Amino acid sequence: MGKVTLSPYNGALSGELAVPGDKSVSHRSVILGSLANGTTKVTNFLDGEDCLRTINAFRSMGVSIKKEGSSLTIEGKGISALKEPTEPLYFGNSGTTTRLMLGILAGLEFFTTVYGDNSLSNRPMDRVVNPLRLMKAAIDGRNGGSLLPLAIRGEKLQGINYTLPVKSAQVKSAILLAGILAEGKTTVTEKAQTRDHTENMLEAFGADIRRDGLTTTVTSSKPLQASDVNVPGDISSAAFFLAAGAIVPGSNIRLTKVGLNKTRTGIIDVLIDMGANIKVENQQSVSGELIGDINIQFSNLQSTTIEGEIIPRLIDEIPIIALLATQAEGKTIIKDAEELRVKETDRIAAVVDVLTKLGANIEGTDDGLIIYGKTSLTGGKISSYNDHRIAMMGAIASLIAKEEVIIDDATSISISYPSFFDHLQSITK
Ligand SMILES: O=C(O)C1=C[C@@H](OP(=O)(O)O)[C@@H](O)[C@H](O)C1
Ligand SMILES: C=C(OP(=O)(O)O)C(=O)O
Repeated sequence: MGKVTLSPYNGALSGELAVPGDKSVSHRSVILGSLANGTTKVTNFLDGEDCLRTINAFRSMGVSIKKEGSSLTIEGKGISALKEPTEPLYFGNSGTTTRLMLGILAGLEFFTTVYGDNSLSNRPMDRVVNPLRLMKAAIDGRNGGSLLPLAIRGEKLQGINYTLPVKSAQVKSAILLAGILAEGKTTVTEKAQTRDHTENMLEAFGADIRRDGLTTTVTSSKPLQASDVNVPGDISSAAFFLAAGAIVPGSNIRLTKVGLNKTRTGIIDVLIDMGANIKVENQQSVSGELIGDINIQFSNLQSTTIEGEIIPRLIDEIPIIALLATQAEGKTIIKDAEELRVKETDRIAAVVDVLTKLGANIEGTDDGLIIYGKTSLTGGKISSYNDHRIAMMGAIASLIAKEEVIIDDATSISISYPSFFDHLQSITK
């Protein structure tokens, strides 16, 4: 896709969109389908680059995964049928693939090496490697095993009892997945609730899993059984159009079949708190996950403070929330979001740079952002930092900018939302 030039837009946004499948659920459907016995059919799978990395990893270990558009048929033959890959596994830009796969590879009794792109090679892996080593995993790599590339000599793992030092669903999931390959019980306790798709799907696939508040325990006693997965629409993708609807005058947009798992709906709570005209309708449960339709209209927004336990429920939405805050009256404060510093890029620095270039009044702090609204946006040349969520935030900002917005490279959008520009076009006049 490369460089994108977006002209100023003067109309309202209207229409209905079904955003693509949830990235987190899509990854997990491939992982559990590949570890299970039997045929798993997945529908509304996210055809984004990150999820394709997870498919390729299991294909390299001998699993038959047929993909037709957004439908998958996974022929699982159980954990013992997985074969040693003959080549290093490439995880591209995908933190979720890397961290969840490390949990599994550590417990499969063969040798693997894994690597990623420049961004992924700078993201911390010790947060997963350390607990896995406590489970007796043999992992080595750059910087003592805290950075990719990593080499994994799979071993029979031992269960552990572990309290997560970081608020991370990827770390939690890596340990739980290792736990279903380990001897004895594995218990993970988190300090704040992070997304629980792994737990939901392990239940659906018949694993021995018990949940008690923020503590989850698994054992290897029950082999996984195939279970079909209908992937909900990704609320993290919907967030860009929720924001667009709220800030572009006259807009009225409906987003259908969006995942509403309460560990992910922080963006809805924030929009309500900022005074947005937002309605959630037609809620129903699909494959163990709540979904529904969301209607959003242009709104007069007020500033807010976002901190504490809500942060993991909206961590990926903070760049687009920062844009929303530029259009809200007053000072918006975002705290406790230090995890943003270790995403695809340092998202605190990237958001400050991009929105400042577009004329916003915004400061970065160690663990968040302070945004002074309401400011009108000018336009200008911005960098996407090769980060899909920064690129999409820039594109949505162009809808309210007075001049052209030029994004240096929007290729990364295909990580999580390949049809983003088509969808954007479909709701403009
Ligand atoms: O488990 C997952 O699918 C994810 C967890 C989050 O990362 P952390 O676990 O690093 O917070 C999130 O930012 C990422 O986009 C997807
Ligand atoms: C942080 C993200 O993904 P990952 O960690 O899987 O690279 C994201 O999609 O915003």
